[in-house]
Amino acid sequence: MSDIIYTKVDEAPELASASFLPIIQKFAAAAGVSVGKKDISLAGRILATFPEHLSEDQRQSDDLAELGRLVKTADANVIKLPNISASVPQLVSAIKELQSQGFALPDYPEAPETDAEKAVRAKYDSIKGSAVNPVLREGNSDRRAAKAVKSFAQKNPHRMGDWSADSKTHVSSMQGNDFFSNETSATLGTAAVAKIVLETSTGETVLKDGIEYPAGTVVDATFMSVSALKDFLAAEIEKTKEQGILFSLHLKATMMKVSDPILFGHGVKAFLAPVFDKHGDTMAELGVNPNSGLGDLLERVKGNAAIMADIDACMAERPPMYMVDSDKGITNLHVSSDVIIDASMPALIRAGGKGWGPDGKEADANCVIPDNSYAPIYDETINFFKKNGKLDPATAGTVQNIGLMAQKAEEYGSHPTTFEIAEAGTVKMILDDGTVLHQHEVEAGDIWRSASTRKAPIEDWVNLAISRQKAEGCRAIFWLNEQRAHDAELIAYVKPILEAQGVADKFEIMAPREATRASLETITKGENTIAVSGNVLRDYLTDLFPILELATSAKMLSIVKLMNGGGLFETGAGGSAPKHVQQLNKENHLRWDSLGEFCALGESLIFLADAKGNEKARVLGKAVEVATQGILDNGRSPSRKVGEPDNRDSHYWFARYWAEALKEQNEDAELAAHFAPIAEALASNEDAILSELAAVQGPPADLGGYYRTDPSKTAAVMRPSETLNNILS
Ligand SMILES: NC(=O)C1=CN([C@@H]2O[C@H](COP(=O)(O)OP(=O)(O)OC[C@H]3O[C@@H](n4cnc5c(N)ncnc54)[C@H](OP(=O)(O)O)[C@@H]3O)[C@@H](O)[C@H]2O)C=CC1
Ligand SMILES: O=C(O)CCC(=O)C(=O)O
Ligand SMILES: [Mg+2]
Repeated sequence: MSDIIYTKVDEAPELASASFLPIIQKFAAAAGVSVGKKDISLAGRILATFPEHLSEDQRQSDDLAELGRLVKTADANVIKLPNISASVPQLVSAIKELQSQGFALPDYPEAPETDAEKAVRAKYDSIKGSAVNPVLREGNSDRRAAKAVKSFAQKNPHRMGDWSADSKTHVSSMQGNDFFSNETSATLGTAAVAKIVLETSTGETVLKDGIEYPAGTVVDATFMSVSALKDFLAAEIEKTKEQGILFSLHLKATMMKVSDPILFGHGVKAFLAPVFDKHGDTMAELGVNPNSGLGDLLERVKGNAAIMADIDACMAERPPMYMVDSDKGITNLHVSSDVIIDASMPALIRAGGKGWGPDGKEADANCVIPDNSYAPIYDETINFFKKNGKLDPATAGTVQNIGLMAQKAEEYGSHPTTFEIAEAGTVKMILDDGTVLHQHEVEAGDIWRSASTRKAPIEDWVNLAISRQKAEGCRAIFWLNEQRAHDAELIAYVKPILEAQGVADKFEIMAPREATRASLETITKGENTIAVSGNVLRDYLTDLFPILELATSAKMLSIVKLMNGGGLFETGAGGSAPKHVQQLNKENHLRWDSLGEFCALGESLIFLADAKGNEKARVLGKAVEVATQGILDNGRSPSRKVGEPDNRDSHYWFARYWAEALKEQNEDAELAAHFAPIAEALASNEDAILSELAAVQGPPADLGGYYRTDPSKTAAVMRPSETLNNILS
């Protein structure tokens, strides 16, 4: 096993790796550090799952499973880039591409009937959605802006949209009967094995059996009433129209891969309700599944003039939709993976509460977030800016995050225990000693889910919060609502630990709405605070605050201190930015910013030095920090526009600053001597390298694929400077 594992992913970050990884490998080799690569891309995971359909030479090892084992050991040192958490349309399109490349994969069974089809579907579903992160994240999360990054953002404040007090933008959530209000929670005194059953007038169906919980696990159960959801959505569509603003639905269909695509499907059905009422049967025959979104629906019905006419007539009566891409007519309801709440809500808030309408103009929006568990953070943020005006990134302090995430904590681990209920009845969770831990009366179509959080991760999370608060000395808040069932169980863990360690006075405990307000007040004053939160809030807050403070979450330091002693270093807190690939394809410009990779690399090398006593790795790691500072100080980050320096240029500058820092350090003479000629070659060839990089921009770029690109074509596009390649070879 290599000293450091770098992950092969998808889309923009994977393109960036084609340029950056050779630089890392070259530099690390000088210190005797090996950097290997493991494939967690969507295409790679599909291929690894279906060996029986592939020829010997097409087969691929199951790298995710291997990494899943590695992260449970003290040896783990993994740099994880963001990967696609695929929606069904993304999965289907990746399968099509692989088939076209000669891989005889089975089609995705949309409506599996035979056992064989059901087995294929189950395999594909295991690849879908957030399937990688929960496996690798065997530790809790520490996300923050590195000091250099934060002070750069203060010195170079990004543009923010203005808020006006009379903005009509607001958040709408259900009045009750949602996951939040139906939640029940209990902490298990002893280890238990549970089953989940649905009791109906005709008998009992086992939904899930053999769920093992160690002692001390907090087990929650809840459901969303589908009739309440439908009434809510219908009413919000009407209200949006009356208010003359945009309708926008915000969910997390990737991470909540069972519940949220269903909620999204209800959004599509509600918006096109008259069309579904009239043509429901024909649409079902055409294979329409509303959960796959409006984009898929339109594709399937486009040959039916009557349905198309009724869709047009319905849309004309509806409020305008918030658009993902108004030029291409891609709406909020097209694909569930296009409007992921963590990135989409902050972008709208940063723009002053504006979204893009179908006319290509900015407008206020009704942000529909059905469940109340976490919607209040966005509602409160919007109210705060309406009252106080936009945040000033030049003076704002920072909100760091310590997130409870390990061992599939909370909703993150709820995929196997979420069910769309087939028939009215009672769902019960029953323990092996006969105790009925949870029970709910449900109707057909309701979404019932259970989530669990183990004791060891909770204790690790509280201790991580204590050590981070000690290091920062700033305000620290546990974002827990004593009125919410799950949070009340967590508070029962948190308080005694804080008291036992004598630090109860250093922490506050507040419900998400109050914590949002307190945090915004704190950073407005230029002070800092740590948000100690559960897993979903970790996700939401580490996009929300970075996007307000730094313009993007791509620049975040994201460390996962693995519970068994290893390190997982995530790059940034954002995703894989598909828009960036589209731009590269069109005009050979990659605006992806690798600052997240730079931060993760520095941490990984220093972790290697600490873990393995490798002092050369420490020298390399410290030099990475100097190089990262150089990128910021000298404005070498990629530009968004074609013809200007892009991701590849930033890697050249990074390599140069890194080599210069190694040449100039005096802790390791051997490394200094090794890097002196490299630094000189990089500097003296600056003009040649930059002009070779600039020369390729403008025309389209061919990568030979989207989900599985051709390695030599990708290398040709991402490493176009012969001069630079020669220096690195
Ligand atoms: N950890 C992980 O593995 C994660 C994976 N994802 C996956 O990523 C995909 C896209 O998700 P989405 O919700 O659109 O969120 P993204 O974070 O990918 O994109 C939102 C926007 O953030 C900006 N952005 C993000 N990263 C960078 C970067 N390094 N450099 C410059 N700009 C950046 C881009 O803005 P602009 O277009 O203005 O340049 C982008 O359009 C999905 O498949 C999702 O599942 C999402 C989150 C985390
Ligand atoms: O796991 C996922 O699907 C996305 C995770 C994510 O958005 C994050 O960790 O910030
Ligand atoms: Mg996120």
